[in-house]
Amino acid sequence: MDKIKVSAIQMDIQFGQSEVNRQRLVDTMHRALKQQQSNVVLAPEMWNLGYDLENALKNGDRDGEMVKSSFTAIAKQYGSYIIPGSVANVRNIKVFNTTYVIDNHGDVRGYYDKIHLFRLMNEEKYLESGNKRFTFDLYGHKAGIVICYDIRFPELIRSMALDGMEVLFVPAEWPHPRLYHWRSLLIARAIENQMFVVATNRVGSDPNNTFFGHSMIIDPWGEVIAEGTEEEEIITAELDLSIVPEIRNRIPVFKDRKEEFYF
Ligand SMILES: NC(=O)CCC(=O)C(=O)O
Repeated sequence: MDKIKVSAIQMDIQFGQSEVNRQRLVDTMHRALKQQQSNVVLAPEMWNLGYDLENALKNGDRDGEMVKSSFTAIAKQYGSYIIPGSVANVRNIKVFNTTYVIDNHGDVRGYYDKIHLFRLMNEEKYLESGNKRFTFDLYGHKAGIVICYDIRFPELIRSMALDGMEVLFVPAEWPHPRLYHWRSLLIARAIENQMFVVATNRVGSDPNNTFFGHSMIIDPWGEVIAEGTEEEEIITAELDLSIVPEIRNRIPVFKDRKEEFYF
């Protein structure tokens, strides 16, 4: 399937209130899927607790049980993929920042643990970093996930593009004053890898930061085809995946790489 309609949910998150946030995301997910009839819906980073990391071991999801029990039936009901953002997720007494992928039959396709932990928001004090990249099949196309700060590491995303990735999904909690970084990095990742980028960022504030939204859907030329404001909203666009090989042929960046000079 070459034409894939994607939606990104840009929502506020209540600090440490997992059940309140879960209920709001479930309601918003139904609304997004009913109104937009999207083939894929993406939610933001760490939506269960926000950055209440001190309590993440006590209050985090348990090996994705809450995420799976909340969203697999919804994915099946609407026949759509759900990438239900990321959550603070406890596995073997360690807390990870984990995103799951649920396919259009309601089956869990796998998960990604955030690799690069963001010191400015104390992630390295409370979280374990992931140790593997994650890509998955999306209606016959290769898609992948990285989380927030990971977009500052072009090597990670390039290696996924070299594996054939055509669409990158990015759940985030990215605060002021770094809107210029957010927009520039996402657009650069799309242009340099000649792929679609779908990124969602939360809005609202927590005790330490104010988050600006500006969720973005970007095409492989780097054109922003949908962008959020600083309010809660759902942004939607149709991705025409047939343009990815066309663009990669027109400017053959992948063929022209000179790997021997890079590391
Ligand atoms: N949650 C995050 O990873 C935030 C990353 C961020 O704000 C940045 O500037 O990088």
